[in-house]
Formats: sequence, structure tokens, C-alpha cells
Amino acid sequence: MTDEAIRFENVTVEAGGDEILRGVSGSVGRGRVAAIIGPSGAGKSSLLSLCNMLRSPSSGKVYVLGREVREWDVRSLRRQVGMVFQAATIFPGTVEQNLAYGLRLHGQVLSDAGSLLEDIGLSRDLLGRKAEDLSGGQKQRVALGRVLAMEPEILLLDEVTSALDVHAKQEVERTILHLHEKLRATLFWVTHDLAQAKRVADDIWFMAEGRLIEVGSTASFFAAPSSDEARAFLEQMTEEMEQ
Ligand SMILES: Nc1ncnc2c1ncn2[C@@H]1O[C@H](COP(=O)(O)OP(=O)(O)OP(=O)(O)O)[C@@H](O)[C@H]1O
Repeated sequence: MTDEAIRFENVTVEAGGDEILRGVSGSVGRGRVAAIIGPSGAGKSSLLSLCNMLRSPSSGKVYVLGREVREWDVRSLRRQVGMVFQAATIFPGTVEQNLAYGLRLHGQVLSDAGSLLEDIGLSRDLLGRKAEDLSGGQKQRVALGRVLAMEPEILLLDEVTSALDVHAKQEVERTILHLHEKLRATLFWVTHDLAQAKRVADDIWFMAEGRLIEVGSTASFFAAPSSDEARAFLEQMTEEMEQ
């Protein structure tokens, strides 16, 4: 059994005639929280989507839990690698039906929706409520709960709090970290919010123009990034926050 949750080996992705990822190599250790940051269009979401085969590399290799993604059965891969997006995915029906949806696709039933709901910080009273009537933060927690019901080894998070207000953002963030503690899942987390990256991540992956420019521990990255690109990015983000 490998200690690596995810490994990229010289991965390039072409789309629409452009290279949107160029020669990316790196790995995320099991149980780690790695935040991917960088300017808009850097390729952060594209990198995430290689990990559950929403996208395939044009060249190079992607390994998940020690096995190359092309060797995985896609259904099994997506069971092990859950993904949550910026806009909470909510289906018509009750909260309970929404929580059970992922397992149902795998022919399984959710045995204890009530305790799952408590795990994601929501009251059991909401089980029978129409999911569409929930607040933005509650919907995002239901989307998380649906993925977590499958007990994934890896959770891919793509800007999951950026559509939420400050209060809901903090609650969803706390819920994710609580579940990380509980399940020991590996988190690979794209965020535009540098303060969030600092709070949640063990490691920072800094990307720009389709390249992985540097990877470092969160403390060392924010104290002294080693690349000019990352230094310029941090300065620009700090200026924007001060305006
Ligand atoms: N299917 C596609 N065809 C052509 N170009 C694409 C396609 N998907 C993504 N791109 C381009 O690839 C680049 C990287 O996109 P990606 O969404 O991965 O970046 P990102 O760092 O997540 O950006 P953001 O922070 O704005 O979400 C962008 O320039 C985007 O326009």
C-alpha cells in the first residue's frame, strides 16, 4: 500500500489547441491537506479533475492510491475520490434522499442519515425537508454529506466556500476539517482564499500558467516562497485585500 494518495508524473493536458497543464509532477501524501492556489486560469481545477477522470492527461501519468487512473474502473475510482464543487450539487427531493443519492448509485442504502446529518453540522429535523429550500451553506453541507456517505479516501474540493457568506464559509470549513479528522481522508483543495489556505492546509501547491511552480509546507510557503511568481502573486493578493 502506497503512502501517496495522488501522484502526477510529467502530466500535460491539451484542450482547445492550448496546453492547459504543462509537465506537472508532484504527489500528495495520504491523510494530508494540500491547498492549490494561484491566479485565475492557472490550471487548478484542471489538475483536480484529473484525479477522478473528469479529465484525462494528454501525456504523462496520474496515479491515485498507487494505481494509474486509466487502470481504475471509473465507478470505483469515483467512489474512492469524492468531489465537491463551488455550486452545491442538489437534486430534487428531500435532504435524506440527497444524502443517500451517491450510495444508491452504487446499489447501497444509507443506514443512518440522521447521524450523517449531525456529522455535517445540521439538525436531524432537516431530514424530510426539501433540499432546494435550504440555505446556501446548508446545501453545501448536504453536498459534502452525500460524498462523505461513501467514505472516500480522497476528497477533491473546488472553491467550495467561495459562493458563501463569511459565516457559512467558516461553518463549512469547520465541517470539512472535522470530517477530515474523523475519516483521515486526503484533501486536495482549490481555493482563492489565501487566509483559508493558511488555516486549513499542511502543504501549498502554487500554480501559474498551467505549471506547478512550487510545493511547500504552508508555513514555509507563506513565510518565504521560493519562486518570483509566487512572491509576485502573494504581493498582488495582499494589495487587493488592503484596497
Ligand atoms: N475544455 C477546455 N477547452 C479549452 N480551454 C480550456 C478548457 N478547460 C479549461 N480551459 C482553459 O484552461 C485554463 C485553466 O483552466 P482552469 O479552470 O483549470 O484554471 P483555474 O486555475 O482553476 O482557474 P480559476 O481560478 O479561474 O477557476 C484556462 O485558461 C481555461 O480557459
